[in-house]
Amino acid sequence: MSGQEQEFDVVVLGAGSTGENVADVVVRGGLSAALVEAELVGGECSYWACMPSKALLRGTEVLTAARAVDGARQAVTGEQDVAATLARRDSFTHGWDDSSQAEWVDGAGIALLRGTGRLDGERTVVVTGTGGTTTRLTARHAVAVCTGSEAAVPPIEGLPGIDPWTPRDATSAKEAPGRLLVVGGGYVGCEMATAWQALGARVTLVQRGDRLLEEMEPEAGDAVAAALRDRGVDVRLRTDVLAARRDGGEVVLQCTGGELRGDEVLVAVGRQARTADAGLGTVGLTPGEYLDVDDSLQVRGLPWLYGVGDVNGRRQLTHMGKYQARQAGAAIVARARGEQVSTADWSPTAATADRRATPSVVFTEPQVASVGLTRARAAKAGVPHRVVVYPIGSVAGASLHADGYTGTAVAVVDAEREVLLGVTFVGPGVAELLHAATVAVVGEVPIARLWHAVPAYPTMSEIWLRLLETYRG
Ligand SMILES: Cc1cc2nc3c(=O)[nH]c(=O)nc-3n(C[C@H](O)[C@H](O)[C@H](O)COP(=O)(O)OP(=O)(O)OC[C@H]3O[C@@H](n4cnc5c(N)ncnc54)[C@H](O)[C@@H]3O)c2cc1C
Ligand SMILES: NC(=O)c1ccc[n+]([C@@H]2O[C@H](COP(=O)([O-])OP(=O)(O)OC[C@H]3O[C@@H](n4cnc5c(N)ncnc54)[C@H](O)[C@@H]3O)[C@@H](O)[C@H]2O)c1
Repeated sequence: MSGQEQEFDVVVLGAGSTGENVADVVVRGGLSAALVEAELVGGECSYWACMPSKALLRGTEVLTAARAVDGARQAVTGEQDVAATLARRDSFTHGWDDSSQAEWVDGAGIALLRGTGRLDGERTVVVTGTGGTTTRLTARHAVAVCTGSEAAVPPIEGLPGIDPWTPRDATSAKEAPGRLLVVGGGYVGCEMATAWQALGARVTLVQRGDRLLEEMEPEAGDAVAAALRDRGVDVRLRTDVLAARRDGGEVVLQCTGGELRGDEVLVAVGRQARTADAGLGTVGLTPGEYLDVDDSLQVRGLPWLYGVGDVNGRRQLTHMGKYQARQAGAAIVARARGEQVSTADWSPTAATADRRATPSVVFTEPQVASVGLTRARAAKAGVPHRVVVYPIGSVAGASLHADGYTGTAVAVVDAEREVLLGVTFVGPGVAELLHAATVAVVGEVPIARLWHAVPAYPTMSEIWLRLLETYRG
């Protein structure tokens, strides 16, 4: 046991994509920073989430795209190589070795401390390293908690006892299970059902609600459910899992509507804050809860403490955690210099896009790319709005992209201000259409001006013109 003490301007707890960026921004702003990590530098996104899941999906996407173009289709004579797909996935996780990311941290002038960090009163973090060594860190200006989230465990009788797959298992598995049961029809459930069905598993997807991807426009969940069924996935909507057990080598889910049997079960029903063991109790907060923060990511009532990324529950996406890191980092630097920090919408120290313009892509086949408000959210917020829907397949660029292209664009327009509140694209290859929509929503570009943003012919972006024409009527 050693009892080292060190002082930094800023202490960042958790070196996921969010924590790395908070530390980088404050160091670039002239402050010193310590970054504390209990597992792998890079966090969920690099090793168990975005990167491995998208690597698993990419080969299937390429094959689907080739098979959708006559002339190319004839060249696709074999099946997807599962071993090569898994090996490519492993190359993206560097075999779950974080040395290259640790090198980046070092090169960025950030002090990396390996171990579990826990708050221990105001501006203090105690790091317990392997072997029980402890280091007490004091932060002159701020502590940023960036400890992320972990899979939520639903209260299903018998579930903990059957050792279900978490999203971590689904993204790092070394082989396809014969039969995979997936509980939860959100981002993870839909993406992993797509991936593992393509890699040889027979997948059953169980969703409690009426639709998959229920927070999105209904066109999204309906299209993804239809495509999954086409690929052989057994999609069960309005189905509750009542109990789980193992029967020999099989997992058995007792559901409304009958029993399901499989070789593995993936539970993907959302996330919970990773704050149970971060010392929250020592500063008057409740362990296990999300951190309640303002738009500068400052924890309400504790001006020296910030909660950034998944841990605040605002938006659980890598790019939004990194955006929050930029805004929070700027706020920390400004406050350290004694400057006033604005949390007004769109200021350099406010994470306004969390509320107004969050982009996301679900990498299923078809893809779902969305930003801003859905029609349901606009209605809930009481914003007078008009909804414009257009089939993407009618656009020349889409018909060239894939034979028989099927997709839908949905735009939600503020009926009084005539600016876009939100846009959703559903269809193959729509991910790259999204940033134009994000710029239009964030910039609050008037519809009258959007007419001057002329899409090149023949690209899928011509969908913009069709949406404008439909809006004009
Ligand atoms: C299967 C899956 C796929 C996803 N795909 C996408 C995608 O394609 N695109 C996208 O934008 N988002 C995706 N996400 C969401 C994305 O992974 C998260 O939003 C992102 O990883 C959050 O980053 P973070 O840094 O806030 O948290 P994390 O990545 O969870 O990092 C937190 C870090 O803190 C460390 N830590 C925790 N407690 C302590 C402690 N007490 N002391 C020291 N260290 C600690 C952890 O070990 C971890 O490294 C996906 C999520 C899942 C589950
Ligand atoms: N491509 C991406 O950007 C991407 C990919 C994966 C995950 N993520 C992030 O990770 C988060 C977590 O993903 P997730 O899929 O775990 O959560 P989610 O919130 O997206 O979806 C969970 C789904 O599970 C359903 N559900 C809840 N309890 C259930 C039960 N007992 N039985 C059956 N269904 C049940 C819910 O109705 C919901 O549809 C996402 O919200 C997203 O922020 C992003």
